[in-house]
Amino acid sequence: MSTSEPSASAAVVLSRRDLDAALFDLDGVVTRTAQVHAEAWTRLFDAYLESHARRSGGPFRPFSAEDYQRYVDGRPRLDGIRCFLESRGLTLPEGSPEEGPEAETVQGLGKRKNGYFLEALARRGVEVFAGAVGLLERLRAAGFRTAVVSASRNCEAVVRAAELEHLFDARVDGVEAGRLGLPGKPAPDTFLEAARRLRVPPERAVVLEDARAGVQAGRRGHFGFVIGVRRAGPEGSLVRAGANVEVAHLTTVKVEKEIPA
Ligand SMILES: O=P(O)(O)OC[C@H]1O[C@@H](O)[C@H](O)[C@@H](O)[C@@H]1O
Repeated sequence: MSTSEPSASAAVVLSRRDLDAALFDLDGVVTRTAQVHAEAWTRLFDAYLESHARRSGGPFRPFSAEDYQRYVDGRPRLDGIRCFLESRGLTLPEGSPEEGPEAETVQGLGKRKNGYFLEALARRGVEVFAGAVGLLERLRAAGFRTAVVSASRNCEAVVRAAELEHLFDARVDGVEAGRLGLPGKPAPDTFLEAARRLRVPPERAVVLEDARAGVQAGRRGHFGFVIGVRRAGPEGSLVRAGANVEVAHLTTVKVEKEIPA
């Protein structure tokens, strides 16, 4: 890479001299599904907060874009619920995984949100960011190994629907993390597991993330470089979260093949 100082505007060059692998977040980096998640979360929390306000006699303060970016984006589903409720001074019983979407528990709310997400996904389909697909192709042509690292339990289905399986050598998603007992982002463990599967040390891998929690995970894992892909939110927010650089489009990221000795 050509920049080591945190920056919001410098040109980014990923070179095989410095790096062997690229670890891509999915929702909001490769596919346009961060918005689908955000809408499902808004539908869930607004209904919940409104009924809570009615019951308690308190004011109704809707779930905002900032709430999504700060407390929910990038985190595993149930962590997002706990984290956002805590930010409003609210708690719910955990419940059990067998409960249905009607249960007023963390597990119940998680099921409800997933229903809303799948409903919206079926209606809208999975759109990809052409710039991300182009970058993945250029990286692989230059000899980089690539992985998709997502908190989502729907990652495999989204990657398959978008016909992107051939672009990744490894996948570490919400289902895998659950199976292996790995903590989700902002902990670095899912990215570290992906680097391990690619047989690449973290300092030889670049992380590409649109979520603050994901950028923090990249930073905490001591990866070689962290690119913040800012699709939403205030300028500089991903650099402030720990990204080395922030870009608006992945088309601007250049790839350099190693010069043979
Ligand atoms: O509910 P899922 O599909 O397991 O996804 C969990 C999280 O996955 C992340 O990739 C998204 O940024 C979050 O918005 C989402 O909540």
